[in-house]
Amino acid sequence: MVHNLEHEDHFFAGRCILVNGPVIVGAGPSGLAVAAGLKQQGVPYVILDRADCIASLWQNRTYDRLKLHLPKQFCQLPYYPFPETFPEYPTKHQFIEYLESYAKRFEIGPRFNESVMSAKYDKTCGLWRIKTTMLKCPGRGEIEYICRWLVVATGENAEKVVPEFEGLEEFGGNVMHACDYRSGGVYKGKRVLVVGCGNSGMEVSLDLCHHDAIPSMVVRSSVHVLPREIFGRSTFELAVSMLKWLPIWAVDIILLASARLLLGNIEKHGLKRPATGPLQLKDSTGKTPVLDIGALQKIKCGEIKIVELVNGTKLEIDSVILATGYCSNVPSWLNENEFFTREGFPVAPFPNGWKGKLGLYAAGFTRKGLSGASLDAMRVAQDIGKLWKEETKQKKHSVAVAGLKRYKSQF
Ligand SMILES: Cc1cc2nc3c(=O)[nH]c(=O)nc-3n(C[C@H](O)[C@H](O)[C@H](O)COP(=O)(O)OP(=O)(O)OC[C@H]3O[C@@H](n4cnc5c(N)ncnc54)[C@H](O)[C@@H]3O)c2cc1C
Ligand SMILES: NC(=O)C1=CN([C@@H]2O[C@H](COP(=O)(O)OP(=O)(O)OC[C@H]3O[C@@H](n4cnc5c(N)ncnc54)[C@H](OP(=O)(O)O)[C@@H]3O)[C@@H](O)[C@H]2O)C=CC1
Ligand SMILES: O=C(O)C(=O)Cc1c[nH]c2ccccc12
Repeated sequence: MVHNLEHEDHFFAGRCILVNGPVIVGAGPSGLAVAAGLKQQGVPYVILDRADCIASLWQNRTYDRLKLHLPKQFCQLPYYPFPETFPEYPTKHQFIEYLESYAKRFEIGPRFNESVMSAKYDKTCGLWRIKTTMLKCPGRGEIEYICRWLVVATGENAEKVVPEFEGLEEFGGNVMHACDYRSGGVYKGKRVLVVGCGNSGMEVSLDLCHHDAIPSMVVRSSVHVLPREIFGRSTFELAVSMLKWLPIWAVDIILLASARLLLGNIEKHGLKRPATGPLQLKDSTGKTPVLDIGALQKIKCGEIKIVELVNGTKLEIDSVILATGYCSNVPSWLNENEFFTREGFPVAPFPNGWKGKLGLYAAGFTRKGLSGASLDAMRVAQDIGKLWKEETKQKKHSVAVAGLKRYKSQF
């Protein structure tokens, strides 16, 4: 029984909420951009996040010194540009400030502390059923949302990857994932093993150097390191311009030649390059090339040591930081096996991975950073807006027809 009409856009029925529009899961940049697009079209929605704030990846799971590593024009969300005063590479605090004002500007009010535990399409009623649990009171605060459209915006970095290592249990020191690292201040004079050499591993190692710690970085396989800028222009921006004229493999050759010229032979320092070029590798596997902001110099002068872990290696270390990456969590809660892979990414490659069947959508799984997320979000919001208007008009029409019939039957 519907006994409490809390808001004109969604009806409460006990612990069950009927949403007249989509439910968006995730209030990071992707979810916020979808919400803004819907707001502009007057489409009601509910946006849920397990955290207690917007953009929790940026607010709760990144280190202090982080800056965007792509130039600002590739990182802003749709409909609302960065302030002109922002530098070329905004700091994480500036980015968060921007996202907060974005949410305010489009009046986005997420329902926080609600973790989506399951979502499935109910064929009998043709609607999605999304169950959440209130993280602050697990077990007691369970809610079910029912809606026509479901937007998955939980991101490519939803969960940390924590590998198991032999000997880690006996290790008496501190072990943490890079998402819990804030600053190297507490590691002064300590020997720190950084596992992983992606952008996180490189930047954490560099931050450790800045705080007079002694970092060693584990390289398991291979990595592309590119300068962040080539002759004063952003490498990423150059690559985007070149891709308008040249095939991706040719752009990769140019990038690698420039990297060789500016950075020298990185293999000399123990950093093997993958056989596939940096952009092709990013597209096919999602592995992001390192855009160097100074770690390479520290590797060259030995302040960051490169180590290869082979069986039997013994290392004297005080702490371990696992910069071992992230994964999607979609398979853990979405009951669906057509649109998403087992790794939790849309099956269809970019730019076709935003729309599934039966009202299912995804934003932010393009492996193209924030600019890919923005593109997805605009497409999702426009498509849902169109459908929502058609269906609401239809409903209004059928209400009108029913009214007319009632009117006629009086005579
Ligand atoms: C350290 C770091 C730096 C980066 N820098 C850049 C950069 O400079 N430029 C760039 O273009 N990209 C960058 N990226 C890529 C990054 O993916 C995007 O910046 C961006 O955060 C993606 O937004 P999103 O909304 O898709 O995902 P997220 O920001 O991860 O947001 C997803 C949200 O979903 C919520 N959520 C997850 N699971 C559930 C659930 N089951 N129930 C409810 N809520 C849930 C999370 O709490 C989170 O708030 C960076 C990534 C990292 C990790
Ligand atoms: N300034 C910025 O804007 C920053 C951006 N980022 C972005 O965040 C995203 C995540 O980056 P990041 O956290 O670096 O993750 P990545 O997935 O890019 O890198 C993970 C690293 O950990 C290694 N690894 C994983 N498992 C193991 C294991 N069991 N043993 C040894 N090594 C292992 C990987 O090696 P292998 O290659 O062999 O699998 C790889 O070197 C990226 O998109 C990145 O660009 C991150 C930091 C800063
Ligand atoms: O920083 C990230 O994680 C990104 O995904 C940004 C990004 C998208 N495409 C790229 C290609 C080369 C370097 C960074 C990126």
